[in-house]
Amino acid sequence: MPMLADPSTRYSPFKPTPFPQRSWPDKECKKAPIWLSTDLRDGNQSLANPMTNQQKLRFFRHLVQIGFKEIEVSYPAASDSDFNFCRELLNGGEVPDDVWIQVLTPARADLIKRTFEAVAGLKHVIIHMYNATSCLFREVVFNNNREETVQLAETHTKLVRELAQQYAESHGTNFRFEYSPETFSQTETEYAVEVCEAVKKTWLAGNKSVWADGRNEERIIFNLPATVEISTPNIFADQVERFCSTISEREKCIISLHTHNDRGCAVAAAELGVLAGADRIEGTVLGNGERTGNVDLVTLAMNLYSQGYPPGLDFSDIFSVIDTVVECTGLPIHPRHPYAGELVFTAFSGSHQDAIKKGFEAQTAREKKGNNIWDMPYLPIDPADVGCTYEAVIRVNSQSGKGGIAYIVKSALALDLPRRMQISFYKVVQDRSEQTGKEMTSKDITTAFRQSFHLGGSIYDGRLVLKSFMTRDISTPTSSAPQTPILGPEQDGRPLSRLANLNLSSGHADQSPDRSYHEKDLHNVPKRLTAKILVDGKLREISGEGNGPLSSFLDALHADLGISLSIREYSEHAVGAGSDVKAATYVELIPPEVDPKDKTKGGFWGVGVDADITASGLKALVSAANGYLDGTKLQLEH
Ligand SMILES: CC(=O)SCCNC(=O)CCNC(=O)[C@H](O)C(C)(C)COP(=O)(O)OP(=O)(O)OC[C@H]1O[C@@H](n2cnc3c(N)ncnc32)[C@H](O)[C@@H]1OP(=O)(O)O
Ligand SMILES: CC(C)C(=O)C(=O)O
Ligand SMILES: [Mg+2]
Repeated sequence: MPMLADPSTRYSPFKPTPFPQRSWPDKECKKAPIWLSTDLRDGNQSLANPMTNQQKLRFFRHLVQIGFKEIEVSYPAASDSDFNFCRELLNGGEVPDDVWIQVLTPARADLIKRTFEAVAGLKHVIIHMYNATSCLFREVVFNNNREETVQLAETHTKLVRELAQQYAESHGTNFRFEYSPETFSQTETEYAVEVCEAVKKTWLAGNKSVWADGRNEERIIFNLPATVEISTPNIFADQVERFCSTISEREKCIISLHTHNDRGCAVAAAELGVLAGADRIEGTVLGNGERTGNVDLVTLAMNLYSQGYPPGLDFSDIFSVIDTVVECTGLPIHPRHPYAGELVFTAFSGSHQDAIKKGFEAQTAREKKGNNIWDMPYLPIDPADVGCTYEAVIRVNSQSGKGGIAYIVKSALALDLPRRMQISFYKVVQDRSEQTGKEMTSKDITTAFRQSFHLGGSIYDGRLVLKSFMTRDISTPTSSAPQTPILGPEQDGRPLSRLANLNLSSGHADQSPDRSYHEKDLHNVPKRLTAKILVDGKLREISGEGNGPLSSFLDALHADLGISLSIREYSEHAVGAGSDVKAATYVELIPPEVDPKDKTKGGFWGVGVDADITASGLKALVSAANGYLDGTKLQLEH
């Protein structure tokens, strides 16, 4: 069996310089940094098939829309298309006045000159020059010692300054300068400071303004890259704080971070780096970039947002962002990608679903009282804040529980099932999902619900179908019976206050127009009920008596069809509001042999929905009676 080589013979640990004076662990970040998107440069240079300029333009426009004010658009000396992209931005008038275009160049004279040609005429430009400063690069790549490396940076900063002065005057551009000691996190920090001091001194020594209007933006951007992430984020934060506290004229520097994700900690490194004193972050939207990518600016921005601080970038329509990124880079987004992945707001597992369902109920109650603070189990942000719907929040498979299933029934059908009915229906769903081994979609669940409870149209009909009914008070046989306040059925007796405006007199159970009966239901007045029902497809009239319509109907089922059932549990609620309000009624029926007190056994649940409360209750009885008949071969008396 192959074994990993002894790592101590292959790798040596990064040796951090002790920095006991660090203060960043006690800091908090309450404000967005300056953001720079390098999607079109660092992101683009990492693609097997770099973006076309058309794709880059689409991406650029979206970056502007999101709110980026600094966008690195290319490495103009790399290719004609990189060069031309800058020209296209200019000629197309694509750059808003408040947006700075950043371009990257190495510290090489010919390439710096080409870079200036590319941006000539743009209004606001950041020239970004880099050279690697770490020992490995000094020795292996450049064959330069420390002094020569400083000199390389100094000489080319001087050239950038001169060209910036010239182009500001000749082409009306305002320039700023960014210098990156590439491989900063692998560079001895005091040496990185030494190089940057030399660069700053050279830049600030320029004798003419680099702004077209003669003003001078004094501040220089020092961008500190974790070109390759080689240590833990706390070590990076120490390096950043050391840099920030050692560099002279700190007020003349904007400290920028540029973290890569080789160890998977780019976000953490950038966040701790900000605590350590950085002002600005370079990264990409959704984290494309060399190797494991650049730091993801969606995650950073939404992390801030979820702490209650404005991020300064608008990701409220995350789907359009995803579309742009995927279509321009050709790379997919991982379904678990923070804030953006298809599954990041989804719970499959039962206990998560239960907690989320309860959380939503509590959240709704809080919001009704004017408190909108999001406080939800398992969901760090409201999915709606990034433009997601709640549909994806709960999805059902064999790991799911009753709470999640009830949530879907409530979302899809507006039915708030009583707890024990949830348990009963959960078993149905669990069986089906275990049989298929697959996720049950919302449609699968609502179909299963309708089938189980014979609800919602003739395709779901059971052996009994209620067609119409009439009730009559036994003591007051005329239709001019006195009207009394409407209360729930006699088994429960709770008032249906939200349904008080329902027309409770319609004795009609389906959409067919048989509206011949208009009598008022009276609480605690003995009733006689006559109903027309289909029994195994044959129309029958049944009748019975009781203390109200439900008990009368059960009496009729017993007397005329030999179905003997009684109510063990009953509840109802309103569905909808205003003139569209309906009643949803839930009943659990039990046959005589079942102990009504042993609620773990023997019940048949039913549900009915109707604008008429009596019809809703009767439909629920029929639904439950059908459930009972589904499990029996009972011959119904004809
Ligand atoms: C960490 C980053 O992301 S840095 C940005 C990386 N991005 C890119 O490289 C994409 C664009 N680059 C390119 O298209 C090409 O490298 C070009 C067109 C710029 C240059 O191409 P070439 O002239 O063929 O040089 P090539 O890249 O092969 O070699 C690099 C040379 O530049 C030197 N060099 C590399 N980086 C720098 C730098 N930042 N400053 C100065 N010199 C540098 C190397 O030491 C090497 O010198 P040598 O030829 O004397 O050994
Ligand atoms: C050019 C620099 C900033 C870079 O991309 C890096 O070091 O990762
Ligand atoms: Mg990079």
